[in-house]
Amino acid sequence: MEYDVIIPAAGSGTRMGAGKNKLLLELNERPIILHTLEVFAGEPDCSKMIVVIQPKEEKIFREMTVGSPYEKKLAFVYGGAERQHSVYNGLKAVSTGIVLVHDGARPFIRRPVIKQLVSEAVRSGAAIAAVPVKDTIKQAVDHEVVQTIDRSSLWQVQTPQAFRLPILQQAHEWARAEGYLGTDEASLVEKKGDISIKIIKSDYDNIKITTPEDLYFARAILEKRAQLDG
Ligand SMILES: Nc1ccn([C@@H]2O[C@H](COP(=O)(O)OP(=O)(O)OP(=O)(O)O)[C@@H](O)[C@H]2O)c(=O)n1
Ligand SMILES: C[C@](O)(CO)[C@H](O)COP(=O)(O)O
Repeated sequence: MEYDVIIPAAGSGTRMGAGKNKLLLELNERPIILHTLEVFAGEPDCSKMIVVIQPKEEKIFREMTVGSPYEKKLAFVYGGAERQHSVYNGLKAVSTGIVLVHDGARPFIRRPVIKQLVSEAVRSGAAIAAVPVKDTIKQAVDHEVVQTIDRSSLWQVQTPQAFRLPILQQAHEWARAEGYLGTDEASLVEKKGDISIKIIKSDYDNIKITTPEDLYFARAILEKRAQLDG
């Protein structure tokens, strides 16, 4: 089943502390964002990669991708103040019945997980990548423990998140009308309350590169995968 993928890439990388968009930082001598694009570029069912960027970075993003084998698969749209606004803007460029949203900051997503998400979204309407929580999770207020959350039903949610297009469009329009801000697409769909969202078990190394130590993890993941790919 054909799908478009929205790739939010318009953040500022504040937590990375690099003084620039972290997706422009290099991993094995190539900007992080190119690693992410190359995953979907190789997916025959992915018809368009809608890369959401900051207007001031349009030149650098176009220069990075011009002449690439997947240049014709790319569309650039401008982002907004929050990740949710960026995704909303990306939605306007979607022209397929299934849409995926995948953080540009997650370059290690594997194709079998993408395929399972798309199949589930076709079947039931909504599916998200996640991994079971490994640590004990506690709620605290002012650094004082309030309670321990039973982790047997807890998942650490990632992207891609896959939806039938009308489901995501309606959820974003609802959130816009309500002024609701969520940290992922599924939280908006959940609020609408009328759709069951399935979890597809993903990989622990589908990390979101967010803080400086994630760059060490990222290099180790690349090294391990190079070994596995022989
Ligand atoms: N207004 C925004 C904010 C984030 N993103 C994108 O959403 C993804 C996940 O966001 P996050 O990891 O938080 O990236 P940043 O917002 O850049 O990081 P920070 O919160 O540390 O500034 C990233 O690929 C980021 O580029 C976006 O497109 N538009
Ligand atoms: C969408 C997400 O990657 C799921 O874990 C996460 O919520 C993004 O959070 P961020 O603070 O915008 O990076």
